[in-house]
This record gives sequence, C-alpha cells and structure tokens, in this order.
Amino acid sequence: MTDNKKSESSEKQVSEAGLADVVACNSGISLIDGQAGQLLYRGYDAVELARHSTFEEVAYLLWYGRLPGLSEFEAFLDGFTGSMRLPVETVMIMRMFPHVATPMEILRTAVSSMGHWDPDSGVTRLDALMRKAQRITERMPLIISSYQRLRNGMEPIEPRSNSGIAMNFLYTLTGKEPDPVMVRAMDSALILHADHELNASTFTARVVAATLTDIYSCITSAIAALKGPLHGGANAEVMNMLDAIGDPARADSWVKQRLSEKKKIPGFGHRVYRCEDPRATALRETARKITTMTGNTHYFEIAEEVEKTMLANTKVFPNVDFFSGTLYNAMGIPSELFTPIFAISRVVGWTAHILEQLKNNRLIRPTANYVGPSLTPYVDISARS
Ligand SMILES: CC(=O)SCCNC(=O)CCNC(=O)[C@H](O)C(C)(C)COP(=O)(O)OP(=O)(O)OC[C@H]1O[C@@H](n2cnc3c(N)ncnc32)[C@H](O)[C@@H]1OP(=O)(O)O
Ligand SMILES: O=C([O-])CC(=O)C(=O)O
Repeated sequence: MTDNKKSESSEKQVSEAGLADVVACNSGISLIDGQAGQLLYRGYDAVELARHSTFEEVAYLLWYGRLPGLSEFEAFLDGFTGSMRLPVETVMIMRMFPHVATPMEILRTAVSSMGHWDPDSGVTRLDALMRKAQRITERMPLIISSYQRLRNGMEPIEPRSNSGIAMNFLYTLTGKEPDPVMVRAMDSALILHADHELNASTFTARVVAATLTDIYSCITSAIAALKGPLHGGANAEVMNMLDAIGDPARADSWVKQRLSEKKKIPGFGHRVYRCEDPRATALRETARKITTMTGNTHYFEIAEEVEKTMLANTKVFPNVDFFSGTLYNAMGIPSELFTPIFAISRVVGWTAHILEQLKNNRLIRPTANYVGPSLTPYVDISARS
C-alpha cells in the first residue's frame, strides 16, 4: 500500500468512527440497553423514576449512588433551598448581555461567572464540591427564568422557599402560581433528561474534570457541548421543523423530500439506541396528556405524522429531543428555552460524572491516527513558489 492510500484508508476509518463503541471509562451512574430500549439510573428504571420520583430525589440518587431515607432527604432539600439565589453580580452581568444573545449562550456565560462568587471558590475538598454541585443545579433554572424576564423588559422574580426546582422554574419564569399538573410534567421531563452515560456533553465534562480544573469550568464546557444541534440543541430544531411543516397533512411530503436530499430529521436517530428511546416513549405520553389538556395539539399532531413517515421509510427512531418541545410548547414555554431546560436537568448527570471522574482520576488523553504529510524540509519564505 502506498503512503497516500494508507493515509486515505486510516482517515476514513477514524472519521467514520466518532469513538462509537469505544469504552472510555468505568461508570456506575447510568446504564443504557440500546437493544431493549431501557435506561437505568444507579440501577433504577429512569421511566419509573419519572413516574414516581422527584428531580431532587433523582439528583440525590445520581450524586450519592442510592435513594435517600426521609430525614437524609429533608436535610438534602434544606441545602438546596439555602442556595436558591443568584449572585447579584451575575444578575448585573446578565443585564448587560445583548438581547439577541440566545438563552443557551447566556447560560454558558452566566454559569461561568457564578464561579467567581461561589463561597467555596478555590476549595477542592469533596464536601465543597458537593455544595457547588448543588448550588449550580439550583441556580441554573434561575439564570434561564431571570434572563427570559429581563429580555422581555421584566424584573427577575425571587424563588419560593420550600418549593422544588420544577415548580420554582415555572414560577420564576411566569410570575404565576403554576398548575400542579404542569409542575409534575416538568419534574418528570427533568428526571428523564438527568443522565445518559457518556453522551457528548458528559464526556466533555469528564475530559475537562480530568485535568483537575474547577467544577465551573467543567459545567461551562458541558453546556457548550450540549448546545449543538446534533446533541441537546436538537429539541429546538424539532420545533423549527414542526413550524416549517405547519400542517399535519404536509408532514409526509416534507419529511420524504428531506430524506431524499439525505438530510437528517431532528429528534430522530441515536448513537446507542437501535429502537425507540424509552425517554421519547415517556415524553410522548406526557406531551399527549398536556397538549390535550391545554387544547394545544397542533404541534403534537404534526409530530405524530412526522413519526409515522419516519417509521414507514427508515429504521431511525425518535430520541429524547423529539417530543419534549411539543410538551414545553403546550406549557407556554418558548422554543429558545428548550435546550436550556435540558441543561438544567443534565447538570446533575454532569456533576455526578465529574465527582466519579475525580474519585479515580487519570488525565484523559487519547491518541490520534496521524494522516498528515511526512517529514518535510523547511524552505525559507523567499524561496517558496
Ligand atoms: C440528546 C441527544 O443528543 S439525542 C440526539 C439529538 N440529535 C438529533 O436529533 C439530530 C439528528 N440525529 C442525528 O444527527 C444522528 O442520528 C445522531 C448525531 C444523533 C447520531 O449520529 P450517528 O450515531 O453518527 O449516526 P449516523 O449519523 O451515522 O446515522 C446512521 C444512519 O442513520 C441515518 N440517520 C441517523 N439519524 C437520522 C435522522 N435524524 N434523520 C434521517 N436519517 C438519520 C443516517 O443517515 C445513517 O444512514 P446510512 O447508514 O444509510 O448512511
Ligand atoms: O447519549 C447520547 O449520545 C445523547 C443523548 O441521548 C443524551 O445525551 O441524552
């Protein structure tokens, strides 16, 4: 084989791989069965947790490795409500952001800024890391709700003490007492997005954590990775697509046209699942319930038609991002907040993985298959053609 041919075949091999099927670490946090369509958090079925548990209880489970007893959980919740305030400096910075900045960009910058005013800044002990994980988790929803109000000319609202993250997110976003059915739907959606093994943003968080940098840097990097349309950003792309289709009767031809152009349909496909993502199944049911309850069924009906055409014409199934948008839309949430909502949930998974990485750390540093030129003598610029 000539050098050129060898390079070409190596390049093909690596560029197609995307690290698929590479086992990069040991982890006891979540397990995906991509054939059976099952997701476990620390051994518990995520869909069952979404039905019966709360987001805070799932955060405890992911961080401490087991479900809490009653008194442990009460103490844990006290720690949460103690940090449910944004640093005033972060709010000041948010007031200066250009209003064209997207909430996901704001989230990235605001989370990074909070690190400067964390009372445990610079402390790397485990207890300080746990407090920081809890603070970041509790404050991220407030960044989103406060910024959404600021960009619409309204002042941020103080969260309610003794209320959970799902309730306070909806309350601080709208300023109104949310319907308990909506709070439950939000809680369940947050649980379903909480962790997913070594997805791109979690892997990013672990790579960054393995350099022994601070937790705010890890979370900022993870938010940046989640933002992309191939990952968490797909939930907003789904809503753009449903908008572009506009009518359930147009879905079939729209999807077929796009498939014929070899374009991807947002909210479909997955690196691990070879069947329907169990979170999509659960979110479909919640979306059906909430859209029926609110009478806001328009996008859900289009989504169902898109799904029919995909299932009839491809072997690609809906993922977690496909039905979340129709659910949030029926709750009155604008589409630019869909990916930030994913982030306010996934932060518990990111922090669980960061803690796990730090318990048994080694710098993550793979190798590349070199496909560039061989040793080339330097020629002075005056002598180059
Ligand atoms: C929370 C999350 O991150 S979930 C994923 C969110 N992302 C999206 O929904 C974006 C749309 N989906 C995609 O781009 C991909 O399915 C990804 C990025 C999620 C997974 O990508 P990969 O594992 O690299 O799968 P890959 O892109 O190689 O697809 C495999 C096959 O399925 C097809 N396929 C995958 N996803 C789609 C899709 N959304 N629409 C149409 N076809 C698809 C591909 O065209 C390919 O077909 P081929 O073998 O005939 O060429
Ligand atoms: O696991 C993945 O690659 C993407 C995903 O579904 C998630 O992050 O929830």
